[in-house]
Amino acid sequence: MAVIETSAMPAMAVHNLSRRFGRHNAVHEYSLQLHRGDILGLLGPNGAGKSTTMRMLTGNLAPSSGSVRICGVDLVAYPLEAKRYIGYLPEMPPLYRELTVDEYLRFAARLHGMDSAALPAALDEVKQRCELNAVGKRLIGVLSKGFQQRVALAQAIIHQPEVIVMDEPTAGLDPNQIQHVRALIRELGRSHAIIFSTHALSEVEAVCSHVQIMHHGRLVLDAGLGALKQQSENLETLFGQLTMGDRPMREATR
Ligand SMILES: Nc1ncnc2c1ncn2[C@@H]1O[C@H](COP(=O)(O)OP(=O)(O)OP(=O)(O)O)[C@@H](O)[C@H]1O
Repeated sequence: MAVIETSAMPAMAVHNLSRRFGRHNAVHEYSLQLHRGDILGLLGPNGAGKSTTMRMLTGNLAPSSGSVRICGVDLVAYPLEAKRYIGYLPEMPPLYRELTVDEYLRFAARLHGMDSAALPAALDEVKQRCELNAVGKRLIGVLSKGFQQRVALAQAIIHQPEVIVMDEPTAGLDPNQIQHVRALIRELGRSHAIIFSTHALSEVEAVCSHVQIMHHGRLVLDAGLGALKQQSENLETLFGQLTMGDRPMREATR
């Protein structure tokens, strides 16, 4: 299917995405427009629906209703084509502990449909970016949690996707590793569209251009960080106000 890209076309366009589990509305009418250069932080209390949303955005969970278009391609109708534009770091990355880092990243590149001729250069670049050069020949199973997270991130970006989706990319890392992953997200954000979930409000303030807060499966805030700053809004205060009890969505300030 041919897709004509224009600079105005969002890298990811999501319309009224919903997912029910039985009678439970895990995500209700979630919408989003993400452009290259946007870094969106998705916040919400435990069980708010963040992981469910990310799994739908990446084609890993079928929505009950609504649509996701990646670079203009409908994710439900053309999953293989749409997924080529996506890099996904799930909450529990599927790392193969018995493979070396190089073997695993080659495998991931092939899964993403990468041409084998392009693979050596892509492998070098991603190892450089994720600071994995020293561990290419080591088994993933013997690496520290921080290195394993870098490998998981590397598999998500090796094919240079337009859109990068990360579920709690800094969870469980030490402060130095957190700084490294945040710097990497900032750098990737210059040339990609990024959405990631986190529980760290300071992370959103440090890294993101936009923020969404989800509560009971619904968006209660969708705003630009710049607009919030201009209005002297404090993210921690807002989060507390918007995620206690049932509140209507706040006026968008994007
Ligand atoms: N496969 C499933 N079957 C039934 N319910 C599910 C399933 N997956 C998620 N849920 C429910 O959907 C809701 C949203 O869960 P989700 O994992 O998306 O939240 P979250 O915001 O990512 O939480 P956390 O911050 O704790 O990771 C929860 O009530 C959860 O129990």
